[in-house]
Amino acid sequence: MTNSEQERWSRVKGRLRSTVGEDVYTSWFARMDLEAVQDESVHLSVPTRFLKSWIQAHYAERVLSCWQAEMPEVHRIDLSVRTAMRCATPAKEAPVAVEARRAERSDAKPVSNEVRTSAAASLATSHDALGGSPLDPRLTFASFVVGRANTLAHAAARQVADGRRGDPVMFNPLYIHAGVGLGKTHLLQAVTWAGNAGGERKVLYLTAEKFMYGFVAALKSQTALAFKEALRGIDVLVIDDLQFLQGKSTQAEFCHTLNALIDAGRQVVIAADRPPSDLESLDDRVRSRLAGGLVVEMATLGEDLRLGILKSRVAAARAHHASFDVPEPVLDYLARSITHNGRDLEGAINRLLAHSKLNNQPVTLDMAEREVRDLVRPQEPKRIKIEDIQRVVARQYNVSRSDLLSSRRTANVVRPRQVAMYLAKTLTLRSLPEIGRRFGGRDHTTVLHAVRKIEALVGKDITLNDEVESLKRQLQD
Ligand SMILES: Nc1ncnc2c1ncn2[C@@H]1O[C@H](COP(=O)(O)OP(=O)(O)OP(=O)(O)O)[C@@H](O)[C@H]1O
Repeated sequence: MTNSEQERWSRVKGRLRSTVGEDVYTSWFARMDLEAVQDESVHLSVPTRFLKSWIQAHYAERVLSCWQAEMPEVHRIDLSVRTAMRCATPAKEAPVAVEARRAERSDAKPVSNEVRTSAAASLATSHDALGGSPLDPRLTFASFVVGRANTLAHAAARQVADGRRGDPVMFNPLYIHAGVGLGKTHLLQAVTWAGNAGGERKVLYLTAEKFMYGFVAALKSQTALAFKEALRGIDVLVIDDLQFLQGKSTQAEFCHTLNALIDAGRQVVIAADRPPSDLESLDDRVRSRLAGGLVVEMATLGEDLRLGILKSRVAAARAHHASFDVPEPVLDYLARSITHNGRDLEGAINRLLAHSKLNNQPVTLDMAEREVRDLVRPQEPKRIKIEDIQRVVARQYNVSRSDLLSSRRTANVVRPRQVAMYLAKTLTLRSLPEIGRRFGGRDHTTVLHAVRKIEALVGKDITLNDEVESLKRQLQD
């Protein structure tokens, strides 16, 4: 892709982001990549079939018009699924999980490349036979870089992966949540590779989308019972991208499967882009079951971690391109400037590799600055959660969070509750009904009343205005 195409793509993404809003953009478009622009067509890709059909059904026109605003000659958007391309890569790279496990044993002997390749291939085949989603051989514990943002999630995942059949299950489900591109899929696939490597347990990795398709397909072919039994016959069920689980009957089935597995002492590992309490479309029972195990957040990647990931990417690239080198100052620059997510870091190294190979030039700081310009994004405003608002408001007014959610109507509780609802409306993208639900199941008209009331009061009441401003600062810092 040329620099001008990249810049144009960044502008199109900016347009999309402002047309659909931050939340919708993050849910549906953050993982959309530009593949090519040819004549009147733009080729985009997304990682799952589900995203593809959702975007086509709901946002096709908008994506097209954002492109047309930049390139009027574009008349067609082609959307493809990237997973297939990514996973079609033969398992050429070292299946490091197998290697790492063997190395941990004291009698381990060096493992040849062919042995490693065939071991990974056979693991992948048996995983496929269980009906699992495709696994990427690169996403193992050995290539996962641990830092402050993910220490706990990594330790919990490692514990699950190293467990043996019959071991007591320590936290169930293990629920990992993080923003886009912060390593959830990497960690979940690492658990699957490592868990299956011992050969003793069956670990099944499914995207929520695959779970839905599997269930719908089983219902259609009237083999739903067999599907449920197969699911319940595994030792560890790993479900990725749970926020995409849609539909009442699939959710009910998911809930049964979850209960059956947990009650039978089988481990469940889940990843999503938000905590269980924010999975608005799931019913309360599922949410509380999800929250009942260990919920771990992976924070945004710190600079050290970003540097570690970049170094590990360069080392992986050098295994195939021995002459490829990225000088320390360039790595430092990338780690400092590409702050957003792991996918952008990977993209940056791929670009430097492509550029230096195609032009036969060493990587320099100048070149890096040019190549990754569009990945260096201005710091985005912090995403504020309703729980944070409730916590900060409760602290400021010396009431408890449950007071805010309760039906108490004494003045010392009513005003803080209204302030909290007002902040929820102004600082988050949540709708009035959603806010109402999060404040003890109140009606949206109550929220609207609170918002209007505080809006009117801050114009007249200086003390209240100062309090609200101070709360905003605390939340935004
Ligand atoms: N700690 C890490 N160590 C090594 N690589 C990482 C780490 N965190 C993220 N990455 C890399 O960043 C990229 C994106 O990570 P991944 O796909 O796991 O993100 P995700 O959280 O599942 O994102 P999404 O919400 O889009 O599904 C991958 O190439 C992954 O290998």
